[in-house]
This record gives sequence, structure tokens and C-alpha cells, in this order.
Amino acid sequence: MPRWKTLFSQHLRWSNTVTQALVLSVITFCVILPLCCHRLLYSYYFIKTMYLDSMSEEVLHEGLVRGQDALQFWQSTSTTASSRFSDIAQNPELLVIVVSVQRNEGRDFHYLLQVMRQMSGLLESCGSQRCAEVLVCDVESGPQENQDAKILEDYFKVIRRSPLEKRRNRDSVNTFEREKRDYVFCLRKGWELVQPKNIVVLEDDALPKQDFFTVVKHLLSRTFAFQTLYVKLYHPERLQRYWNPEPYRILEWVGLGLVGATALLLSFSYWNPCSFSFTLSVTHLLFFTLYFMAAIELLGRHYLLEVRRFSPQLYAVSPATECCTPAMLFPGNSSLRVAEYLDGSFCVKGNAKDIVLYQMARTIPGERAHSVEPNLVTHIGAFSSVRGNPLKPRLL
Ligand SMILES: CC(=O)N[C@H]1[C@@H](OP(=O)(O)OP(=O)(O)OC[C@H]2O[C@@H](n3ccc(=O)[nH]c3=O)[C@H](O)[C@@H]2O)O[C@H](CO)[C@H](O)[C@@H]1O
Repeated sequence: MPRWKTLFSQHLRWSNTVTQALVLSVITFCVILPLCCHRLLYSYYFIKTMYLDSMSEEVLHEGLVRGQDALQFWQSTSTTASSRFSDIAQNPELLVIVVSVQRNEGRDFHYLLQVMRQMSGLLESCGSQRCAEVLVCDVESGPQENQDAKILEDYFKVIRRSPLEKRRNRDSVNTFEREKRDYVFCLRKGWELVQPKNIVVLEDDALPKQDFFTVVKHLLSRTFAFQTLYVKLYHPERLQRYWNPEPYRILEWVGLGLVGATALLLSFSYWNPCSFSFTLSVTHLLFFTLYFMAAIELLGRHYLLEVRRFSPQLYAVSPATECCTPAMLFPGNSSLRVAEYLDGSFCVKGNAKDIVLYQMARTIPGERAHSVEPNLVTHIGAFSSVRGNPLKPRLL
């Protein structure tokens, strides 16, 4: 064949491949994914202007109903049936401490009652071998009482500061420092009272998921747990994207792209072995890797993480992420070190206890911290007790 003919047919083949790639990309990214994902809250395709307000209202309404149900549940539960949770055994494998203040905004949502209702269900499902001891740490130090904690007194052990300590704690410190001191108080008091082998601290708007105890137990059976200062059990869903600067996620992202592309190309070559030249396969591999990476990110990493719930072994453990402390596991006696570290720092707006903890794990020699994914709790608090709240809380 003359040289010009060879070049022309090569050019045709390439332009054909480029056209195919373009058509596939347009169909996937401009038609299929937008159609499938425009209602998914954590997808790039989510149409905020159309759905955010209505979804936020719906979730608020559901939260209110759940809160009122929880109130009714605790008011109607007979003390004898549930009071066994208040007899705390010494040296348990796991102690769960739930930190709570009286909430002014969002008080009708009874977050603490919701969390404890779920907790009691999970504890009951463990059977006679209790999966954890549970304490409610009521840190309200204002003149009013923490109404929800009061209701729970018949069912769970509730710990508080003495009136003198309360007065001292109210001394003119900012909310973030007070929040940190409250956390330290709960960690130390829990340890002193029960001397547990491990501690989980939940904030009062962190609703444990069904897999909570199974996964915590599995984490504690792994050796990394005893070389870590803490394991974060929750990270906000909106920050779970690959495009958030967490180095390990980039590896996961490229890895998934490569696996997807390789699987696709292998199945192509199985059905049509003659159509693949080496150069075309490398180009294809590159293209499909990028294609899968883009598709996964645009769909939303959050939804992909949910697949890991299939088994506790599949939960991913990675270096700790920065924001938020709704649910934290402190293996062994690390809670004592955490209390000491926190005691030695002063919190202000922009440097709250979550940031301080993260910095400590990074800067103190020998300390490390981890996060587990997917989340083991749902954050149900639409109203913050440490920050100002918008008139209408929104999901994003
Ligand atoms: C979902 C989320 O992003 N939550 C984070 C956000 O909390 P939020 O701004 O969402 O505040 P929040 O109302 O959830 O309060 C966090 C916790 O602090 C407790 N509390 C509150 C007031 C007080 O004087 N003493 C006290 O102990 C309260 O009971 C709760 O257990 O910021 C905090 C740091 O500031 C933590 O990093 C929270 O994990």
C-alpha cells in the first residue's frame, strides 16, 4: 500500500477513536449522569436551586417528628424495663460517653433523646453480653437545666459537675474554650468512674448507625488502633469528595480509575481480541482511567463509600481528617493523653477542639490519628449550640 494511504487510514482510525471517546463522554457526563444524579445531595449534578430548600425542610420536619417520638418514647417507657443501662460495670471493653448541653435553638428536636433511643435499641440488640457501658455527660453549666438529660436519669447514668465546679466553668471564657473544657471533663470523669479499656465520645447530635458497635469492635481488634491517639468515626459528607486535598484519597481515586478501565478493556479484548493494538490499548487505558475517575467524582464519592457497609472488614482506615468531632474513638488510655493535650491549649473561634486535636496528632512526636469511612454516625443537629444559626438551616 502507498505510504499516503497508510497514513490516511491511520488518521481515520485515530479520528474515529477520538470521535467515539467524545460521543461516549458527552452521553455519560451530559446525559446519563445528570439524569441519574440531579437529586443526589452530594453529587456535583445536584440542582441546589431546585431541590435544596425543599429537601432541607423535609429533613428538618423528619427530625422534629423523630424528636417528638423520642420524647414520647422516654416518657412512656417503664423504668424497670430500661433502667439496667444505669448500672455501670467496672472495666468494660468499651465506654460510650454522650456529651450534652441544654439547647435553646432546636430544643424541640430533642437530639439527645433521639441519640439515646437509638443507643438503647443498639444495646438491646447486643443481647445479654452488653456491647458497651453508656454514660450521659450533662455539661450544662448555665442557670437552666438540661431537660433531656433530666428525662434520661431514670434510664442511664448521668454525670455532672458539682455546683462549685459549674460556677467556675461559667467564668468568662469563650464558648469554644468552654466546649473544650466540657469535653475534657467528660473524658476524665468517664475514665475515673469506670476505668474502661476503650472510650467512644459522641456529641449529643450524633445518631449512631446500625453498624456502630460491630465496626467499633472490629476496629479495636486491629493493631493500628493501639498506636493511635484517636479514630474519627464521622466526617461531614460534603467534605468526602476526592477533590478535597487528602493525599490518600488521590491514590484511591487513581486506583479505582485504573481498576475500572482495566476491567472494561479486558472484557472488550475478550469479546473482540483482534481489534486491540498495543498503542490503542495504552491510549484506551489512559482514557478510560480518566473517564472512570471523572464519573466517580461527579457522581459523588459519598455514595461509593456506602458500598463498604457490606462488611466491617471493608471499612477504610486512613490518616485523620481535620474537621469535627461528633464521634471519636479513643483506644486504650489515649483519652487521658487527649485530655492532657487539650488542657494545655486554649480554644477560640477558628481554633476549636477539633482543630487543636488534629494539630496535636500531627505535631506531637509519636502520635498519630486516623479516620474511618463510611461514617458510623449521622449528624442530626441542624442547630449549633456553639455558633450562631441561620434562620432556616440548610443541608449544604
Ligand atoms: C457536625 C459538626 O461539624 N460538629 C462540630 C461543630 O459543632 P456544632 O457547631 O455543630 O455544635 P454542636 O451543637 O454540635 O456542639 C458540639 C458539642 O459541644 C457540646 N457543647 C456545646 C456547648 C458548650 O458550651 N459545651 C459543650 O460541651 C454539645 O453538647 C455538643 O456535644 O464544631 C465543634 C467545634 O466547635 C465540633 O468540632 C463538632 O464536632
